[in-house]
Amino acid sequence: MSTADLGMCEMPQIPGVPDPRAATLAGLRALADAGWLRQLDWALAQFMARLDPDAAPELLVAAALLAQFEGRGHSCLPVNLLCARPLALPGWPPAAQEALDALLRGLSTDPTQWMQALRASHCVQDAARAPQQGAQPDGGTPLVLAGPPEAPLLYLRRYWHFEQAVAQQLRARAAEPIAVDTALARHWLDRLFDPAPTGTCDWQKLACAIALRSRLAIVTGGPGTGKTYTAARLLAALLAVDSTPERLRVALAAPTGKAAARLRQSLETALAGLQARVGDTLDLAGFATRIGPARTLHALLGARPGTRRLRHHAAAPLDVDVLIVDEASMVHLEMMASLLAALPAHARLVLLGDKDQLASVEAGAVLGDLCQGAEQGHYGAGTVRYAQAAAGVDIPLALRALAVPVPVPLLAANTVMLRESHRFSGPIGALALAVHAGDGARAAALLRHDASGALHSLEGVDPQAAVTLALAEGPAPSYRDYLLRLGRQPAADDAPGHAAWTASVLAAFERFRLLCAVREGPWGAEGMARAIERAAREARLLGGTGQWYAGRPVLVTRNDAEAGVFNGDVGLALPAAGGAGLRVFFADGPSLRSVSVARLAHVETAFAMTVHKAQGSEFEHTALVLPPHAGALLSRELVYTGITRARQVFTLVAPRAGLLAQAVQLRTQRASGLQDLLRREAG
Ligand SMILES: Nc1ncnc2c1ncn2[C@@H]1O[C@H](COP(=O)(O)OP(=O)(O)OP(=O)(O)O)[C@@H](O)[C@H]1O
Repeated sequence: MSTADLGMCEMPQIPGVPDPRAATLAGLRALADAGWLRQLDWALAQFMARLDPDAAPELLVAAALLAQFEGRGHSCLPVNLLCARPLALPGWPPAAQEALDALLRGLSTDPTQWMQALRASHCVQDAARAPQQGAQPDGGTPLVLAGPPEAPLLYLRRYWHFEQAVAQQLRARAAEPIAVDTALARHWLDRLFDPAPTGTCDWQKLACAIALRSRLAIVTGGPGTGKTYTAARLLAALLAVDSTPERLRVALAAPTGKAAARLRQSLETALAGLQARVGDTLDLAGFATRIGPARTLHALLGARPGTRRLRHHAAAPLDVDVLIVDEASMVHLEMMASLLAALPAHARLVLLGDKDQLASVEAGAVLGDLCQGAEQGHYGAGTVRYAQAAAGVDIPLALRALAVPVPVPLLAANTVMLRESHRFSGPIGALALAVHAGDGARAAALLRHDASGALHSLEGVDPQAAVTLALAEGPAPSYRDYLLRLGRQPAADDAPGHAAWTASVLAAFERFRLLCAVREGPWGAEGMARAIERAAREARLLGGTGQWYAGRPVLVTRNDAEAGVFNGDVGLALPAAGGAGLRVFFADGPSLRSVSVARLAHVETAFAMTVHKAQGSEFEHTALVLPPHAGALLSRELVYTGITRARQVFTLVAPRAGLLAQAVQLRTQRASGLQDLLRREAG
């Protein structure tokens, strides 16, 4: 949402608005001027006051806080929370809370009055009473009241629409399983998987069996639990059971270019490795070449510059039978709605991701919502029988749905959680597990007493310690490795040498990353990036001047389909072959692409980046920088995501001891109505 969406470019005073509405608007504006509310939040309240001259002050406050909530990634604002604890809503520092408190003092403390204030306005649609009104995201009232009667939710219309559309599409996809020849499925799954030890459940095989009979399959699991390994076997099994395998159209996508390229490469390697298992009956190598290039979701859907319109939608669907989406935790609500709308009804959608990672920056926590109850399984009797017949898998009793009618996740029969990490078992795995379990004391002890060299902590330090670490010499990789390679550029006429050099500089850069919890301040990504850049110049590891110089690492911050770059892409500015000026080079797996620096308007220097932006990437050595105060941002999910970006070495940098343990106690809960929409009675 932007002020343009509200049809407002500026926020003039409103003449003739009576008290106490004027006082409420003035109070909201003061909060915005102080930087606690966004200008956009206050603008929504002002917009509501214009649209509805009778709007109660409670509605104006609710509108501003709803916009603020949306900016923090929530899809809606729980009205009960608004009534019961309005002061705790935004998670602001004490001074801001006091200002909000002063504003709220004149308003009702009675929840029913808040509800009445919302319902009374013609700007708010009560979806429970008028469910059909306004099917379009931008048509009808700006706000919608929805959710169960006991826990109503206030939405901006767009997000209500996206949630409804996502739930409806997922229900339709989950409604009817695809008919499977269980004997044939069993034959191929037994060939593709080794027999599991007696008494254990092969979750990967179960995931394949479930995906074989579903238009929607969700495979969640922590790092290295074999999501890609499973997807490769699923593709082989789909090819094997398909009646016209030569026509099977598979597409691969991920939210970022890097994650998409990684998926493509891993699947290709895995399919090649499976050839010996399946013999001559299946041409997996040929199949792998027929799979299209992995693309970002934006590129797949045909995003166009400067517009929200996509080339593919319900009336112009994707030409695909199977779509595999990796890093699905990063897919936000609007993107999921667009993706589901563009997918033909017959196509299979396979979502791979880690439900415990940070959700997308934008509103929604779709994978988390879809995976509600994934740990408990909730598999019904039909799924238990099918798993046995098609995969020879015995679903443990503890993960079967109870016979009594209780609400169970609608997507239980479409979801499998992989539970064993095949790559991530050492000290970093143990640390991630402790954080995931909320055991801050154990996490701190692991960091402090690690003797393997995999875990390090610099606590009680100032920001300079992180800068020093980022350029350090030593066994653990730092930026020094790639900076030293910069000076070893081959002769201008040596094209093959130039390509090899570029690849080696990029590979060296990818070995280390400094990640920050926040963007701003001396502990934030922007300040850290500037400090590292300065220090690298002082140490003569970097030459050049100005904005663009050889070795500048950049993070793309806006999609530009024409230039072929997407939000989240990370590359390095390097001299092009033949002395043709600076270009930014991006590595997509083994292949390189480059864009002239003049084409890249929306980039940031990426010597440091936020944990959010690093999702979907892993580095040999990852350093996680925590700031002294980050409020609700410093959460268990953030720390877990940061740690799991490290493959071999993880370093924590924090201004004081105990910050990690403190962060681990705080869980990110995103308000959303999707879980409720995706529940049914088990019988
Ligand atoms: N059942 C298995 N037996 C042997 N090796 C396995 C098995 N499952 C996965 N692996 C191996 O473990 C490693 C991690 O698997 P994979 O990359 O598929 O995990 P992932 O869940 O996709 O990881 P990421 O978190 O990076 O997305 C790979 O080398 C893979 O070959």
